[in-house]
Amino acid sequence: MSVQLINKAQELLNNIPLNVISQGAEAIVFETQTHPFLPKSNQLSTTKFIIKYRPRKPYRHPTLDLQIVNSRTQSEARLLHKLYQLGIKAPRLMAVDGPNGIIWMESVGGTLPNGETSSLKNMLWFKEKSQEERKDSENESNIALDGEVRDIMSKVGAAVAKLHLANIVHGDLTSSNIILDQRNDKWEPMLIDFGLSSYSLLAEDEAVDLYVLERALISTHPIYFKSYNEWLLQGYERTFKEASSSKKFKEISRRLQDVRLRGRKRSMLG
Ligand SMILES: Nc1ncnc2c1ncn2[C@@H]1O[C@H](COP(=O)(O)OP(=O)(O)OP(=O)(O)O)[C@@H](O)[C@H]1O
Repeated sequence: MSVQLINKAQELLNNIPLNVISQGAEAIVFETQTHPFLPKSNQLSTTKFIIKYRPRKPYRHPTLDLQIVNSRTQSEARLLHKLYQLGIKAPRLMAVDGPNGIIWMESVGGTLPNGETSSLKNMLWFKEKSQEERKDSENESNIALDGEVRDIMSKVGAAVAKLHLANIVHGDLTSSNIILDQRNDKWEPMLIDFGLSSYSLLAEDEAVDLYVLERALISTHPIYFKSYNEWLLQGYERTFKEASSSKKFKEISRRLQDVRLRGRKRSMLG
């Protein structure tokens, strides 16, 4: 992790206390207890915020680099605001500084009983491990007995459907980019990381979103993937039906079959 990048972020953020929670290819994600504009006296000491910082890339032409950082940051921030207006569950935007690549947002999620952060991936691993410990020699389809996982996956499907009904494609749907937030003793999925998101009217793009998530589920949860995906697609279909958009759902399903077929052909050809 580059100390210079962290120092640069500290400098841009007036040296507020920051904790690094992730460093991806494009951004460093920090956690802070400092609100972007409210005084400390107006906040609870336990409240946390997330700062996503896209550093400048020294290997790109400076003018082009500034444009890229600014437009990706602004576009992600605009989407977060749009999702809030549409009532789609995602972190609330608090502040944005496009040219410096900074987005300040609500921190979502919590901690699982095993101490891990409550991403969908960690939750499923946690449930799988408890399931394995309980059943030992029994049939693996016992996972279906866990109504909570079914409920979570169906809600994930509903959340993705709401996004698609608004003609927004996520662009990087994985079980790490879905965070579970605990509300009234129930886990509610929140989508995060809209850095690759865009608007699209093409069923193909929505099908690719579902396919990417499907592949992510296969690789991280190979044993129970089938049930997970089935429950997810049930929630997805139900939400389209409730919105009287069955026709669009059918078109996306048809495209999803094509995308799967193309994916299989590609992997067969290596
Ligand atoms: N609003 C949030 N609330 C809680 N945790 C968050 C939030 N935003 C990001 N995170 C955490 O930071 C991690 C990285 O965030 P994000 O995926 O947005 O950045 P990224 O640089 O695009 O990451 P990657 O390159 O790994 O996809 C997430 O997986 C999550 O653990």
